[in-house]
Amino acid sequence: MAEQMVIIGNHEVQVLLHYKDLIPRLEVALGKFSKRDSAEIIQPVRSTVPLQRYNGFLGLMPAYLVHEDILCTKMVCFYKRDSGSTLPSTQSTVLLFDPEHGNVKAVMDGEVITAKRTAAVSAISAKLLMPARAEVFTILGAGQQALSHYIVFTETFSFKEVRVWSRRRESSERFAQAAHGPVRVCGSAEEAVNGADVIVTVTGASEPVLFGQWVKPGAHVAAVGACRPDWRELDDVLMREAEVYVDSREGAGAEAGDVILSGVQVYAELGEVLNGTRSAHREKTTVFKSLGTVSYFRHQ
Ligand SMILES: NC(=O)C1=CN([C@@H]2O[C@H](COP(=O)(O)OP(=O)(O)OC[C@H]3O[C@@H](n4cnc5c(N)ncnc54)[C@H](O)[C@@H]3O)[C@@H](O)[C@H]2O)C=CC1
Ligand SMILES: O=C([O-])C1=[NH+]CCC1
Repeated sequence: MAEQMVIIGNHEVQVLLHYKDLIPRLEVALGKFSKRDSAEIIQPVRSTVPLQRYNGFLGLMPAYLVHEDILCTKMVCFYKRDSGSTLPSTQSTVLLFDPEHGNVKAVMDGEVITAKRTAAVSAISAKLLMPARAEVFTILGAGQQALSHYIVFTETFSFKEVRVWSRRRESSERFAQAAHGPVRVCGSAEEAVNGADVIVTVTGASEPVLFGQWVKPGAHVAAVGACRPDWRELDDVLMREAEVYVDSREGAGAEAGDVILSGVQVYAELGEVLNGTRSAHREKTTVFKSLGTVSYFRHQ
């Protein structure tokens, strides 16, 4: 008989999901994904349904981890919101199936999963690619991803200075108050990134907010927003100067405006670096273009 379906709400996910478990499990999942071995993991490129009337998209992200026998899908709606909008820009739900019977075993709120998973993968990119003595950490954008990135980056690394910039100063100030540590609120993106060693872009922008001429040579950029083929967060100068890493080559070719429109070649997937089939070059300026693959694991 099929098990009873459980519903796992936001608070419960928050209590259960910890970066200390998430980071190593995501490293394993990214490595498996990059092997492209369908005996291990089946994870097609996200399909998207445009919601033109609402300036948004529904993304469907299924995955089957064969050995672990985990069958899941995330469904995520994401929107381009006007400045001042109070509506959420991302909402998601994760379904866990019984792979043998096909019934849904669990419905999980995806808000915290998305916030923590995305930030944890960016932290993995920084572990692999940021300069050896990284002192200044900058966040462009001051929403939900900004906060999860702040938490995992300051827990994982020791920076001397953390800076934030957002298009509305009051959002940056709210962010700085919510952060558990000193944050310098900057008046412009250029001021925020000047001399920064690690930069995270977590904005809802569809035009570049980060320009290569501002970026210190050797810095690492984790670019998390701009997940549509015609959206940008980074300009061509930065994309062409940097060595470019992605979570999924196929995903980047289909969805990453920063990669597609700049015409650059992707150097490696993070999973290829983790598997040792590509070297990481932390001495170079590096960009990790994140789109969000699903990476599932069984909670112990
Ligand atoms: N790569 C991935 O796996 C994921 C990517 N995302 C993307 O990350 C981005 C941030 O997500 P959230 O923090 O949840 O959104 P949010 O709405 O909570 O925060 C977005 C921030 O970007 C700023 N912003 C919006 N438009 C801007 C513009 N044109 N120029 C400069 N700043 C602008 C907002 O003022 C706000 O500070 C979104 O683009 C979202 O689609 C979200 C989840 C996963
Ligand atoms: O993986 C994810 O949840 C998303 N990627 C782009 C917007 C939301």
